[in-house]
Amino acid sequence: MNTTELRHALRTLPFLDACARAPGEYVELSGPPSPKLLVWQPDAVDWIFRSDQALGHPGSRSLIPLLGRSSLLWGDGERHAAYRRVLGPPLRGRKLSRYHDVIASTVHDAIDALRPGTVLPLSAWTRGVALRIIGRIILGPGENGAHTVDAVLARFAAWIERALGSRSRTLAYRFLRGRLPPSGPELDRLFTTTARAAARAHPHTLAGLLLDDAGPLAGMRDAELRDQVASLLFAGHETTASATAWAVYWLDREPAVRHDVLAELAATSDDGADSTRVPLLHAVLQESLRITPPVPAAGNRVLREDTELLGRTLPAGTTLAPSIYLAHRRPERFPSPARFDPGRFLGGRVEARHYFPFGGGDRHCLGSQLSQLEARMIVAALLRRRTLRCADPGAGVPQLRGHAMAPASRLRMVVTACHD
Ligand code: HEM
Repeated sequence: MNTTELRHALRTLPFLDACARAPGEYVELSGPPSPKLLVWQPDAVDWIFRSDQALGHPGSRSLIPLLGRSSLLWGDGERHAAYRRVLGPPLRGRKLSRYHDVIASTVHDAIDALRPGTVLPLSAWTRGVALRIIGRIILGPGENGAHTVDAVLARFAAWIERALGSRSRTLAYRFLRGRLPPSGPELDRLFTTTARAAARAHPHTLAGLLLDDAGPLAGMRDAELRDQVASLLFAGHETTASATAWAVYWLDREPAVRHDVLAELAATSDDGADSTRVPLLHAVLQESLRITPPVPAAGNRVLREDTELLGRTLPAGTTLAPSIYLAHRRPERFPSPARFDPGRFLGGRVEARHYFPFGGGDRHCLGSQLSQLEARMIVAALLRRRTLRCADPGAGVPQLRGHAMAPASRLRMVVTACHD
């Protein structure tokens, strides 16, 4: 690892901020024999997403040992396409209404527990809520075979906390021990037995769809199933939790915006599920995803042949990582990029080459609509039912957990009033 890669790994956000004005809007993290470029130049980003089918997707060196070699997050070819055919349709459009009740009940149970005076570690609280929601969507409700879903989720959360809970611990595992702590055979067995029990009892869960005997993934073996359960639980909660925590944080920082969102909520009975009925709340979420993207870089892409891009010839084997964080801070597209301004998103869609919190191309996040639905519903319920104030606004600095960027764990909110 050279010094640029080391700075990128150890001090990711200061490194990215220092790169913001790099000529050409890309930065070379490493040169031959394994060239790697971080890219945010809009035409190049657009080319990468449009060319996805011809590119390789090697995945992340730190996450592969955790989530497994056969994870759909870095699978390629026909098997990857089959995963998208199975999981894509239930996670978008009208089909999402199937998850409305599970989201609403989980959110309201979590808010019931918040009494005036409660001090809330914001990131940990949103992680708990998002994990319970995605856990039920994947593994079904409550009792399931020999173990409750909540028990599996608690074991999963403890493992992820051990591996990714602190950046320095993650790097120490990677560089001193050679890899992150594995989930272990007992938790792996819990993933697969709970998923198979869910598939039998609740065929509409994501486990049920993966294991459908009539579907394109029929006959999946335990090792592959384990990787998908771990991957979906992971991808489906850290990021949504971070997006939600950032939206709550920004609303606390911007009282005028919070006032307008509260007025919007007072004028509708919608619980945040329908984005067209809460356009300002939706724009707040879009702007949070811009200024504090939960995933600062989309997945790595590898060129399979020499390619003219960024005004030079990039050799086959070059890795390209689209930088979400830097694309979202280009002043040419987002004037005064450090200013939180949901108005940027009230005028219509922003082109994907400029704004891609969920990545793009063939790998565009499968949970993008679900996560936005969840975040809107959590924030709407919180604003309606509780008044919260940040205990220490200075603690709202971003912190990396693995690949996700969330408010620092020391950011706490205090519940000052209850409106039930
Ligand atoms: C705000 C919340 C979320 C954010 C910001 C986010 C972001 C991303 C990003 C940046 C990628 C990589 C795309 C690329 O490389 O081009 C991705 C992929 C993925 N996400 Fe999400 N995600 C979120 C929520 C979710 C949820 C709730 C799920 C659960 C269903 C999920 C499942 C996935 C999967 C399965 C992939 C891999 C897609 C593929 O490679 O074909 N994500 N996400």
